[in-house]
Amino acid sequence: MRELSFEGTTVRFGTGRSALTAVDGVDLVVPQGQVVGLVGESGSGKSTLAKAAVGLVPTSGGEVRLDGTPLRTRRDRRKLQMVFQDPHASLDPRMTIGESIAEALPGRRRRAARSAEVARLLELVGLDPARARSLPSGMSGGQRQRVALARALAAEPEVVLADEITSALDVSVQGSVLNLVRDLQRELGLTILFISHNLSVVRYVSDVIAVMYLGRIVEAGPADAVLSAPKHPYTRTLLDAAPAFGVALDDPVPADDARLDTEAPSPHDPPPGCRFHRRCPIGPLTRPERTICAETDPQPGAADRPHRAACHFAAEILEVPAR
Ligand SMILES: Nc1ncnc2c1ncn2[C@@H]1O[C@H](COP(=O)(O)OP(=O)(O)OP(=O)(O)O)[C@@H](O)[C@H]1O
Repeated sequence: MRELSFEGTTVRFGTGRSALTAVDGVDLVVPQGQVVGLVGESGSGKSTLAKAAVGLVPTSGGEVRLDGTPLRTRRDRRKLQMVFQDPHASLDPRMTIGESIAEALPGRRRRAARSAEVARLLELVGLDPARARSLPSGMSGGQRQRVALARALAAEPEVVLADEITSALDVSVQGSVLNLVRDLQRELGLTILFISHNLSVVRYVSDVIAVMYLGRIVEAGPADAVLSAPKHPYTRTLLDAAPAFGVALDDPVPADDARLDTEAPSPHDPPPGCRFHRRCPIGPLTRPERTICAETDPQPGAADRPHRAACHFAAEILEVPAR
């Protein structure tokens, strides 16, 4: 079993007036062999959560576990690999593609065995093994992102954390990279945390969708349930802004769908009560009698509940059918 779980995971940055809680007590399970899509606006804490799992930022509270065992050391985390948005930054421009991938292979092996493994990995991500001799500068953004995936897979991970891996790509190639993620997950049985601010992207690949807002998971559940019967008004707002369902994977992915009219509040000074109440379409903005939203922090329910949402009026959202 390879299950990644966050349990009250908290990450704070800075001190004094510049202090902020980027990830605030997150409970989330990424089950073995599934893709959990993590969606939310820029600044909601998605990247920080993934970085906390791989040890790139220290946690200030809670645990990150693999199969129930807390991840504390580099050795504990060797089965986790993160892939980032910008393949330029993750590939050394002076190294050939083959060298970059070979560098990530675990253990020592003979030159011929290394080359064979690099060729296998390039094929696995849909690239011609002859590209091993290319430099990153000779490749397109989509090809470079495939190389970044091959490099991550070279380390023989069981959990992959993919952070906005299609966001820097041309809209026309995003679909093929998403297809590749899905194929790799099925073929290798990977457990994947797939991060994107774009709900249209997340829904192509995810078994489970978790929605993050100002450092918290506000809704999580099976992708179908979250998309067809969202329980949180924030998810509902994201869905209403997203293009309709039924878009084929080969169609271009719309650039940006997760936009609200007003700016997200600052994590330096989160609102009291429900963090979404000042933007919420069913909160005190439209129904002043709903003072509870500004006073009491709604609890999302236990992480093992199949579909949970942190909203005092979650039941009401269901009354309006989603598209
Ligand atoms: N190293 C850091 N030091 C201080 N603040 C940070 C640091 N990294 C992130 N933050 C802050 O933490 C909050 C969450 O950032 P994070 O990058 O995790 O969000 P995100 O949802 O991934 O958004 P984006 O897609 O824009 O990266 C933001 O307010 C950000 O400014």
